[in-house]
Amino acid sequence: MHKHTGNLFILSAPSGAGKSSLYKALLKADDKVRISISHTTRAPRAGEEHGREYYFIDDESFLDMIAEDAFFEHAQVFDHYYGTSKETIFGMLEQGLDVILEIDWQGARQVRQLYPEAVGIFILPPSLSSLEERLKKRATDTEDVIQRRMAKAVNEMSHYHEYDFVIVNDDFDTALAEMSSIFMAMRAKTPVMQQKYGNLINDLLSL
Ligand SMILES: Nc1ncnc2c1ncn2[C@@H]1O[C@H](COP(=O)(O)OP(=O)(O)OP(=O)(O)O)[C@@H](O)[C@H]1O
Ligand SMILES: Nc1nc2c(ncn2[C@@H]2O[C@H](COP(=O)(O)O)[C@@H](O)[C@H]2O)c(=O)[nH]1
Repeated sequence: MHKHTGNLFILSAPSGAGKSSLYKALLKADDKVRISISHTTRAPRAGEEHGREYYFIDDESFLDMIAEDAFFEHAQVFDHYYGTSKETIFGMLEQGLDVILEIDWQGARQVRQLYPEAVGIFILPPSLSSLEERLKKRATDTEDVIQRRMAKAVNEMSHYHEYDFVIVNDDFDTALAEMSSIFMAMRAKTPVMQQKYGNLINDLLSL
């Protein structure tokens, strides 16, 4: 058991299911939650900023970081490298913040090995056609990229059962409420409360 009061959450979904929209809404509503900013070798989309959505780096720098053992987990997704640096997450967990890793199923497996207390949440779309429609409406990727992401969607979704919780993102507000309630519930787990309220519990039991 790691001596952290923050919880580590893994959020996975096929591209376009809505995981970024959900975590962004949760971050606005809950000041105890932070997102881990990954490193990637893919090009920024319109509106994305270095250090906000991702740290955008080239292949050589990514390979240097692997050689330096700088990653907590990393994987190749859609022909690009993506990874979570160790530095990014542990400071926040130690401050008692909940940290979200928005990563694919390969990264999720690595995190579970290294950090078994991590809580996995898988987001499913209501249908394959709405997934494709969302990718098209988002208008951030070419038709070719969208088709490659759709082709990988079923493989990503086939790992849903490796996660602790599943949310179907049909109505956005309902999905957000479900996600928020999972965060709340994990904060009230007995080992977490024992760490956080150890003194109070000792006082209450001291008569
Ligand atoms: N419940 C919903 N109903 C309709 N549209 C939605 C819903 N949730 C998200 N969207 C829209 O679907 C599109 C894809 O969402 P988003 O970018 O959050 O997906 P993602 O899973 O993070 O994808 P990626 O892995 O490619 O970054 C966005 O345009 C978003 O506004
Ligand atoms: N294993 C990891 N997967 C990651 C990480 N950051 C993002 N991702 C996953 O990549 C795809 C595509 O993301 P996109 O931003 O290009 O649409 C998606 O499934 C993400 O979850 C990471 O650090 N490690």
